[in-house]
Amino acid sequence: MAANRRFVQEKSVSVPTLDCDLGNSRVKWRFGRHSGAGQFDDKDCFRQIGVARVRIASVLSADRTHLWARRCEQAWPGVAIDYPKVLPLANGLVPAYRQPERLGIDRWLGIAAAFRPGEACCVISAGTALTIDFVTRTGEHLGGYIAPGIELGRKALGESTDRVRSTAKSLFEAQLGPGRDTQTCVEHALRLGHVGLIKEALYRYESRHGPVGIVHLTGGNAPWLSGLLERPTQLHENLVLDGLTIVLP
Ligand SMILES: Nc1ncnc2c1ncn2[C@@H]1O[C@H](COP(=O)(O)OP(=O)(O)O)[C@@H](O)[C@H]1O
Ligand SMILES: CC(C)(COP(=O)(O)O)[C@@H](O)C(=O)NCCC(=O)O
Repeated sequence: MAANRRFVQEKSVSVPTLDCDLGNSRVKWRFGRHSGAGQFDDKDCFRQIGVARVRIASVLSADRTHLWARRCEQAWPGVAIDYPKVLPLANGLVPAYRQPERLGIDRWLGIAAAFRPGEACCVISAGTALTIDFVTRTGEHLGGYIAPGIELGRKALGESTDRVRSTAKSLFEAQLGPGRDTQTCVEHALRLGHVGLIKEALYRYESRHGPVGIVHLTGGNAPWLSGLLERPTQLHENLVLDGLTIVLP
């Protein structure tokens, strides 16, 4: 066991490792001081030099995930590729799902990165989907919520109605008050939907289980959300990539 731990530590220090987060809208990656985000077909990350190991967190189909792995093998022949799994962790963290393999790996890695034993936490990822997860102070994952993200809400309204259209253009100027044209009605509602859902989920959790320490936020829509929740939040550039280093040292 001790020898095994020593090996893991040596591996994490010495092997130049590329971390990849394959999300439904974007691929995010980090390699030492270099990092990036782009579409699935962006080539940027494959221009890195000296990659010996790749850790892949993917919520994409098996086919697209394997395609990504093949691109890695072509870019860095002989590279070791590791995939994280949803399994209980040594610090007491236990997944809520009866079938843990069905829990999104991005959610699990976010929780793994955010959880500190002794402090209940809420982990929110505001990306393609909005996910909200709760973990008790002892590490019991109580499960969470999956809702359509901003872009999905906008798209669904656009596709399923004849007259409601909105574009991403004004998202970052959008407020929470009642809109005065179609665009602001849609954009404000989408934002308010996120804020209201999160606040209600926190209220329900805290009425039953006591206070949550910090609310951890990540994902493309996290920056504007952090200012609207009226409670302490911690904004993380990418909790999924952070979680990879914990689950797959
Ligand atoms: N610069 C940006 N590029 C793409 N999406 C962005 C950007 N800024 C904010 N977003 C929003 O973030 C979402 C994608 O967030 P992200 O965390 O990358 O999602 P995922 O992990 O699901 O791929 C988009 O749906 C969009 O609403
Ligand atoms: C809920 C998600 C679609 C979120 O993906 P994302 O918005 O980060 O691209 C992803 O975590 C997923 O595919 N989960 C599997 C289902 C589940 O977690 O129950």
